[in-house]
Parts: sequence; C-alpha cells; structure tokens
Amino acid sequence: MYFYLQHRRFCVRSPLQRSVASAEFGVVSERESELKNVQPFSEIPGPKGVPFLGTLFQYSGGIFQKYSPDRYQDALQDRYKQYGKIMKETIAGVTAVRLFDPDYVRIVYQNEGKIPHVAPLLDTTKQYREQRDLSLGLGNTNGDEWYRLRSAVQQMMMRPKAVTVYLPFVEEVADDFVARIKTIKSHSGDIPNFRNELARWNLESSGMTCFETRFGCLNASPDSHVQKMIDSNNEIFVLSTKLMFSIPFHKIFNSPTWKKLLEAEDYFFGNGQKLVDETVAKIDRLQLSGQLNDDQYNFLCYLLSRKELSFKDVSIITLSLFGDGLNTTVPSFLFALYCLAKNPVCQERAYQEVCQHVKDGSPVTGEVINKLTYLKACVKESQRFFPIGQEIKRIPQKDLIIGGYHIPAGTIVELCTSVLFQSPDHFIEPKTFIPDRWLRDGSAHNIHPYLLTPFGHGPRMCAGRRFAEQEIYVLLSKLLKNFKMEYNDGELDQKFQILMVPDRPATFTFIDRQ
Ligand code: HEM
Repeated sequence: MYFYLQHRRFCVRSPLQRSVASAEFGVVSERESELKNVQPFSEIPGPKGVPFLGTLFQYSGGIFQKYSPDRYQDALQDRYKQYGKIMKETIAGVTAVRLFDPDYVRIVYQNEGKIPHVAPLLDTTKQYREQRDLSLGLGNTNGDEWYRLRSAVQQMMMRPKAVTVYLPFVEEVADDFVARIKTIKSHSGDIPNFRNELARWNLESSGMTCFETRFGCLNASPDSHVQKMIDSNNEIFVLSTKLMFSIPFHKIFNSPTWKKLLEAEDYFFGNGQKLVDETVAKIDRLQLSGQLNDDQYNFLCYLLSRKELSFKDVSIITLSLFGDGLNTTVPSFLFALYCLAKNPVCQERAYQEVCQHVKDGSPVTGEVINKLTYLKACVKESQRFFPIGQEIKRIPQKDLIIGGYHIPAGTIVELCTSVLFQSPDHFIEPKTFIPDRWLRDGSAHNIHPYLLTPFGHGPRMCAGRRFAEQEIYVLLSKLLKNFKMEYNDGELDQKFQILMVPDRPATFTFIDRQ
C-alpha cells in the first residue's frame, strides 16, 4: 500500500476545514496527479555506471577518479546539484536511493512502523562480528532480533533520567580532564592534537560508566594499551572507508586490507572483552559474598539481569557504549568547541549561562543541565555546521511513492539532508553560527523538523544519544567555566571516514579564566 493512499484517508475534512485548508487541496490534487503519473524505480535519475560496480571508479583512483573518498561529501553535493531531490546510485554492488528533501524524509519516517529496518551502521563491523560469531549489536540487526535487543535497553539507555545515574562519573572525569589541560597546555595555552586528548577523555568517561573503574586514560603513555585501543578504533574507520570504495573482494576472501581490519577489530574487541569479563567476575564475587551494593555496576548489572540478553549481547552492548563515542562524541565535541572558539560572542554568552547555573562545589545534576538551553543550542548549531553523519539509512518494508517515483519495499534509502545545512533555502544566514535559531523564541527561523536530526529519528534513534549529550554538556560547561578557548590552527574542515571527522588533529588554545 502506498503512503499516498494512507495519507488520503486523513485528508477527508469537514466543509469548514475544507475552506480553511483550501491551499492544501492544491497539494492533494497534485498528489492525485502524481499518483497517476508514478514513474518506475528505473527512471529515478542518477549517474550511469558499469554493471554491479556502478560508479565505484569515480571514487577509487585511476584515470576515472572524480572524488577522493575522504571528500565523499563533495560527491553528495554534486549529485544533489545535478539530479535534484531524489536520485539513485550504485557503488560496489550496493544501490541506494538518496533523498535530499526533508518532506521526502518525513514520508520515510512516517511509514517505518515500530520495527524500522536499516542498512548496517558499519558494514565491515557487521561482517567482522559474523566472522567471529559475536552478537551483531543494535545497529547491525533488523526485525525481531533488533526488537529483542532494543526493548531490553530502551528504558535504561533512552530515558534522560535513567542516564543521570552516571553523572557523578562523567563529572569526575571531566574535572580531571580540566586539571590535565591546566598542566599540559604550553605557556601560550596551546594543546596540540586535541582530538587525541578528547579521545582519552571519552574512553575514560565511558569506561567509568561501563566498568566503574578508572583506567588512567588521561595520562596514559603513547605506547599504552589505551592509546593502542584509540588508534585501532580509528584504524577500523580508515580501513572501512577504503573497503567501501573498493571492489568487495573482502566479502569473498581475506584481502590484505580486510586482514588489517581484522587485526584492528581484534585488538579493540579483545581488550574490551577482557574488561567485560574482569568486571563481571568482580560483580560475581561481590554478589557471592553479599557485598554488592544496589548502586554499584549499574550498567552491567542491568544488562546481566535481562533474561532476553545472552552474554554475547551484554558484551557487545557494553563495548558499544565504551567505544562508539570515539568516532561520534569526540568529533562532535571537537566541532562544537571549534564553533565556540571561532565565535567569541556566543562563547561569552554560553559562559555566562554556565556561571549562572553550574555552581562551584555543587554537582552538575540533570536539573542543572536542563537549564543550559543556550549551550544546547550552541551544540545543535555546531551539528548543523559540522554534521558527523552524511546520511541516515532505512530499508522501507512497504512500497513508497516519493517525489513521483515508485520505491519498492527493500530498497536502501539514504536520508541525506546534511547537504542542505548550508543552503539559504532552508536556513536564514546559513554561513553564520546562530545558536538562537534553535531556541524556542527563535521560532521565526521556522526550521523543518526533519531537516536536522543528528541522532536520527523514531524507534531507531541513536541508542547512545543520552550518554553522548550528557558527556558533551558536562565537559563543555566545565571548559567554559575554566577557560577562554581560541583556535588558531587554520580553517577546520571535515573528512569522510564513514563518519565525518576533523581533517586535522587540531590545536586549541586555552586561556585561564580568573
Ligand atoms: C554525538 C554523538 C553521536 C551521534 C551524533 C550519533 C548519531 C547516530 C545516528 C544518526 C544513528 C542512526 C539513527 C537512526 O537510524 O535513526 C545512531 C545509531 C546508533 N548509535 Fe549513535 N550517535 C552518537 C553517539 C553514540 C554513542 C556514544 C553510542 C554508544 C552507545 C551510540 C550508539 C548507537 C547505536 C547502538 C545505534 C543503533 C541504534 C539502533 O539501530 O537501534 N551512538 N547514532
């Protein structure tokens, strides 16, 4: 059943409603004619490629190369300019329809049902986990299997109140991080490779949430396990990008790149699994001796208590919370910091807000965070400037008509609104950092609700969202309180590594506030 037919049922109105909504009738009749003239899937425009591999050679080197893989965002912009709001492309055997219009995105979300299907968040990680007989985790499963996992963690991970249990850990690590900045910054306040410093902070912070242990990530030596875990996590994304734009031999045999990726995955996963095993053994010992308090090892104890989760599921979910922030929370944080450093007026206003609500010597609570409305608007605006994802993927389970084209059930659909984030058609003064546009009284900006959804939308919305946001708001408010931040390391840009990451290690300058 097409979305259009469903939609029509809701368009039956009383005479009064009809006269009030006469403008809308134009839309309805347009849609009627659209339905009559539905174009088949094959007519969706897009670049022509060779059979199976499609346009792979435009990305993969040689004389046909048009785009460097780390500038995939340019390819998407070009595709939008050339083909408009809907187009399709095949790359290395994977065909996807891309949507560049928030109204089209709305159609997909409104028809996804209770169990939306998605293409894997990271195809290579899914393949790795299948090969090693691990649980696939939330982002790589669909149907009942996904529902089983998601419903087991939904309450504990998605309720804003539930994650505030971990606030004291997050705050403790953030305070230590601020102290470390004070000791390591140069005479002029510079800290080079701040991205790596943030990675250490993030691993320490999520390590506390998952394992309630301080690992010493902040001060770890360059040849420590911690640093190697950070490096191997990064390597997974670098190699996955390479494989995304290669002939997919790795799906048939262990190609050299695939072997390197296995090594990086094994390193990260192996060390992570050891932490899970050690912590679970500790919990068992405490329980046996009657010394396990109710407020200890919340995250793991909760997962272990869920009968529907196997031990493999518990491990993967825990390691997702432990490691996923490295390539999501960290770049997101760095871009937010950059936006504030480059916009001192906004930084000052956020500083004033933080001083008003975050009191020295009092803990940062959920209530305090709720009051940081301007800070949150700054973060959201930074996500418009620097989206860390190029698209959100869905595989609709019923046929849809979008933009006048028939999209059969089972098609991979990519929701690519990030190419519109700098467009004057969608944002007033798009090239200016204006956090106010996200404040309630900034409604004059009238932003389409399906345009900027950095954490996705609906039942498959990011499972780590509450944790990531909590960490970002706490650390950002601590940094604002302690330092004026500047950035003098050239223009920061983004490069594509499955996600959008900073194009350089990034040196920030921290000037003590008295
Ligand atoms: C600023 C940081 C982050 C951003 C912007 C982000 C963004 C996203 C997005 C866009 C999705 C797809 C949502 C959809 O399909 O509707 C997603 C899914 C997911 N994210 Fe995040 N994420 C972040 C941090 C994290 C962290 C720290 C974790 C660790 C637990 C995490 C775990 C997940 C999982 C497990 C899914 C799959 C959910 C499912 O399919 O049920 N994310 N994230």
